[in-house]
Amino acid sequence: MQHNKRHLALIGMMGTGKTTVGRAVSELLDMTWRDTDQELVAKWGCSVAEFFARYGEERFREEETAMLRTCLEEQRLLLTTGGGIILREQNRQLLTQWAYVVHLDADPDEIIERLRRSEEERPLLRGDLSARVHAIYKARRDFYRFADLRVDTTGRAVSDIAEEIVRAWREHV
Ligand SMILES: Nc1ncnc2c1ncn2[C@@H]1O[C@H](COP(=O)(O)OP(=O)(O)O)[C@@H](O)[C@H]1O
Ligand SMILES: O=C(O)C1=C[C@@H](OP(=O)(O)O)[C@@H](O)[C@H](O)C1
Ligand SMILES: [Mg+2]
Repeated sequence: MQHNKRHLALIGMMGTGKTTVGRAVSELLDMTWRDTDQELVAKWGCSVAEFFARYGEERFREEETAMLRTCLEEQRLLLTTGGGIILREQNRQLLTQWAYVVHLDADPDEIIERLRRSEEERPLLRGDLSARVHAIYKARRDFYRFADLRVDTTGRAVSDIAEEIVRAWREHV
């Protein structure tokens, strides 16, 4: 085990499959799984979209950082995150220090197709979905680079992606 990196964390743009792949990885590994968005929804009793509408993005980012800290204090987790968690340097440092970080990536056009079918409401994608995804992808691309491993999920099955992550994690620990 490489010093402090006891958690396995998935980061990546909205629609790259962090939550979906996280569920599959959790079935393959004997690890507790938490998703920062799902933890926040359970804490607030309302959806991410409702929280954004009521309190705005800045409050959401405060809550997200606090939830990240709470999760990282636990013994060992598989942690899936919201796509914007990497915007704060503090979060990037926390993840670097405490987790083996896997960046899920995908071609923006495939991300758009996946998100068109997704039932989850994503407040930052209101309006022209294609234009929003392309703009956010470009603006954030460099923030994901600190990851220990990048996995391109384009055209790949969830089970295949999950197996690659499990193999890499087993080499890490
Ligand atoms: N590898 C994949 N191939 C096809 N569809 C996928 C894949 N990964 C995720 N999806 C679909 O894309 C949508 C977004 O996935 P989700 O796990 O919510 O992404 P994220 O948590 O990164 O935003 C969901 O409808 C999910 O079923
Ligand atoms: O990229 C972002 O800023 C966000 C991504 C969402 O999570 P997913 O990446 O799981 O869709 C959710 O945290 C919120 O809508 C904001
Ligand atoms: Mg998610």
